[in-house]
Formats: sequence, C-alpha cells, structure tokens
Amino acid sequence: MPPLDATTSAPDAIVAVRGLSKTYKSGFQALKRVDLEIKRGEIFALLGPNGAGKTTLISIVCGIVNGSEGTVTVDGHDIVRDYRAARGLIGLVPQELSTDAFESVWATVKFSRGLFGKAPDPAYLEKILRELSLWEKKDSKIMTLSGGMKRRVLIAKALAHEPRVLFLDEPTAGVDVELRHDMWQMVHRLRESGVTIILTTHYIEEAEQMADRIGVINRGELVLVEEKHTLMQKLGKKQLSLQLQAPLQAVPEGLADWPLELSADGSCLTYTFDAQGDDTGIAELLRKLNALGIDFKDLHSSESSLEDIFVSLVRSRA
Ligand SMILES: Nc1ncnc2c1ncn2[C@@H]1O[C@H](COP(=O)(O)OP(=O)(O)OP(=O)(O)O)[C@@H](O)[C@H]1O
Repeated sequence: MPPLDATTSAPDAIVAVRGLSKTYKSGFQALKRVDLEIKRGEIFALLGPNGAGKTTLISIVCGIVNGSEGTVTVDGHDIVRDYRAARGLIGLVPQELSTDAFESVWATVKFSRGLFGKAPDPAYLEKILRELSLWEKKDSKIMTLSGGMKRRVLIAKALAHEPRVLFLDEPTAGVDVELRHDMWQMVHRLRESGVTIILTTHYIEEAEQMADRIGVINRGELVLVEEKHTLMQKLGKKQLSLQLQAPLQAVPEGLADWPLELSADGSCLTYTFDAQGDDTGIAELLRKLNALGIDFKDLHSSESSLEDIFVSLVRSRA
C-alpha cells in the first residue's frame, strides 16, 4: 500500500490505523507498520492464514492489547488517549466465551450494556435476543447452553451497548450452517442500520459473500486492500496456454498488440483475457497464429480465483 498521510484521514473513514506495529514480549513481531482505513458503513473482511496477525490487529483496536508503535482512531477518538469514547463505539465478538458461565443470558447482556454507561433499555435487549433466537433462553445459565448458543450470546453481548463498529473475529469458524446463515443475515441487517462491520476470517468464501472490501494480511503485513468487485474482475480473468510445436525466441511482431507472455524456454505462449467479456478474442488469435505459421501441439485454459490470488500473495512473501 502507498504510505498514508499520518495527519489526515478520508472523511468517510470510521477507523483509521496508522503505522501500527506490534512486538510481543517474546520478541515476536506480529504486526509490521499496518496502515488501514475502514469506511463508515462498510463490511470489511480481513483475510489471512493462521497466525497472520488478524486477532492482534483487532485486539489493539478494541483496547485489549497495546500496540508497540503507531496510532488508531475510532470516529476521531484515539484509542489510547480517548479510550472510553473509542471503546464505547466498538462491539467485539471474540472467538471464545471466557466468562459469565454462571450468569443467565439476560443478566450478562444487561451487564454488558451497563459497562458502557448506557441507560437500561430492556426493549432493545429483547429485540437483539429475539433476532438471535435467544429469547427462549434468556433465563438459562450460560454454562447450560450449546456451543452455538454461546456464540449467539457473544454476539448479543457485543451489541448490547449499540456499537457503531462491530468486530467479528472468525465469526463462523466451527459453527453450524444455521448459525452461519443467521449470522450473515444479522450482519446485513446491522449494516443497513449504519453499523460498520469488520470481520476476520480465513474462509475466502465468507469474504467473497459478505464483504464490500477485502484486506489480506500475512505475517503481520497488510499485503492487499481492494474492493471486492475489483477482485471479482481479476477473478474473471482467464488464461489460455498454447504449447508450441517449435519454441520461439520472442513474441512475433505481428502479435505485439496481444496480451501474450512467452515462457522462459519459448515453448509456451499464454494469453490472458476477460472471461466475462463478449468477445474473448481467442478465435482471432488462433487465426493470427495460423497466418504466421505458428503451430501448437496442445492448449488448455485456466481461471484465476480469489484463492489463487490469495495463495500467490501469501507465498510470494513467505
Ligand atoms: N501474547 C502473545 N505473545 C507472543 N506471541 C503472540 C501472542 N499472541 C499472539 N502471538 C503470535 O502472533 C502471531 C499472530 O497471532 P494472531 O492471533 O494475531 O493471528 P491470527 O491471524 O488471528 O491467527 P488465527 O487465525 O490463528 O487466530 C502468531 O504467530 C501468534 O503466535
């Protein structure tokens, strides 16, 4: 990413991360100068393999872990200097439920709201519990709930104080299809009500289905931030590879206008085209090759997927 001006952020940015680094006490550097702006009202997916730094990044924004260098603001509030204001705007759904085992669902959700100094609003809490299919369980102790129900409680707790930015850390890891479906619906409903959503995932499919923008993090570095549609266009690219009868020294003059690549040994010509376009240009290319007397013995086509893009990004920096 190009370096960002440290003093300004886009007017529509609700979260601004600037030059954020984190070195744990062990000496391990989990984040390396991350610059990232999250736009107000978007669904942003942070994608990366295990250990990439996703949880570290959101834990810093949520004030659970201290950054080593750099700054983070939430709606203009610095997360260190202006912690309470920043934290009050954020809801966090962590990966696991660690406390409250003996509390009832209702009590824990009510308590979460109170923590942020919000006036009681039983009607609002009832609405959240109903949307999460938790209303019937409101008097149950959390320890008696199934794993899926506990995940729903985590979401209800995160929403109890009406946050403007919701972080979901691996929201669908290990959850059943029904909960995943409910979760996605809820995310879209929240977005419609103006909440900004940031989710971490290592499921590419999830990022594809839900996000407006996608960021890829690997080994503590943000290696790509892109609109999903742009990624989808890249996704739509296809390649046609032609195994030539006789190797070429260079791409012939007559084909200079074509997006062709010649392999290092001159034996394979690769043509990249837009698979979604009306005319792929393949027929014309084959006619040209014929006219130039270039024969091929084999051809095959391949498609790049978000997974390919992701894997190649992650590999190239390994
Ligand atoms: N408290 C800690 N002390 C030392 N190293 C840590 C600590 N917490 C995390 N790490 C290391 O930092 C790296 C990033 O961890 P992090 O949990 O942020 O990754 P992640 O992208 O969320 O991965 P996952 O998908 O597995 O949760 C990992 O190598 C992890 O071992």
